[in-house]
Amino acid sequence: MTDPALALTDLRFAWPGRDGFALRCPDFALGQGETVLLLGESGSGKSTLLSLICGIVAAGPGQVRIGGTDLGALRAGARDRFRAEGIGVIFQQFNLLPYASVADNILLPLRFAPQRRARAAKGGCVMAEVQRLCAAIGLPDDIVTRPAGRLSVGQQQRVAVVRALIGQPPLIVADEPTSALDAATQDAFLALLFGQLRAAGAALLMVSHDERLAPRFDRTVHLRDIVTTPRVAA
Ligand SMILES: Nc1ncnc2c1ncn2[C@@H]1O[C@H](COP(=O)(O)OP(=O)(O)OP(=O)(O)O)[C@@H](O)[C@H]1O
Repeated sequence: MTDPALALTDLRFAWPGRDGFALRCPDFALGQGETVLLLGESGSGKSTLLSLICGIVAAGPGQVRIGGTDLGALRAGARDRFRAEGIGVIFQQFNLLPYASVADNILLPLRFAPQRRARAAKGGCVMAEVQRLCAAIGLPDDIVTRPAGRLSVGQQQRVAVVRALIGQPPLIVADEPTSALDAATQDAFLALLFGQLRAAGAALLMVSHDERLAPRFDRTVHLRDIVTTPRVAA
């Protein structure tokens, strides 16, 4: 049996402070290549859960397994490298470096992930893969040398997707990547994203408020069904 792309077991976390928000996720798994839409009200803890998966905040007790590897069993440095190899992240605000070129932004996660870099360079040089992914997601050829801060919001969104997909990490985590787009642009963007995901065989966990996106995904999950939010620190 193949290990899931992501498995959370009895994961607990509390933001600091006497009345800090706390959450507990007893059991959640995402299969290899599976696409899941994670819905939930504002403030319910969706971004917190993604930050725990991506290691942006350190989890408390419980397990986060990526492709069968328990992150808690790795030392801090090894854990960070493992995450960089295994997870492509699309942030809500894209988190592009505005003065760096599009190419430098896209190549950034590969600095900490030699296996991912080697996969990206497989067809020749890594820049060829940057160009291929940019073209596949509808970005013009000459965009790679431009500073990321001078792009339209839609273009920045696509660059953020290419940065997450490069080197084919088996898991893509996305925090409301379509929130700034109108319905038609959103649809075209998702079609491109899903096309690339299928080509790479990657799994996707995507947070949104918008349940109209559900038909595109293999499964829709409501945060309240996988997470409890105790009043006091978990
Ligand atoms: N850095 C932080 N420090 C302390 N509390 C935080 C921090 N970030 C989020 N929280 C709290 O955690 C709770 C959940 O926030 P989170 O951003 O995870 O929700 P969300 O479901 O992603 O919301 P939205 O849909 O509005 O983005 C909120 O009560 C919020 O105030």
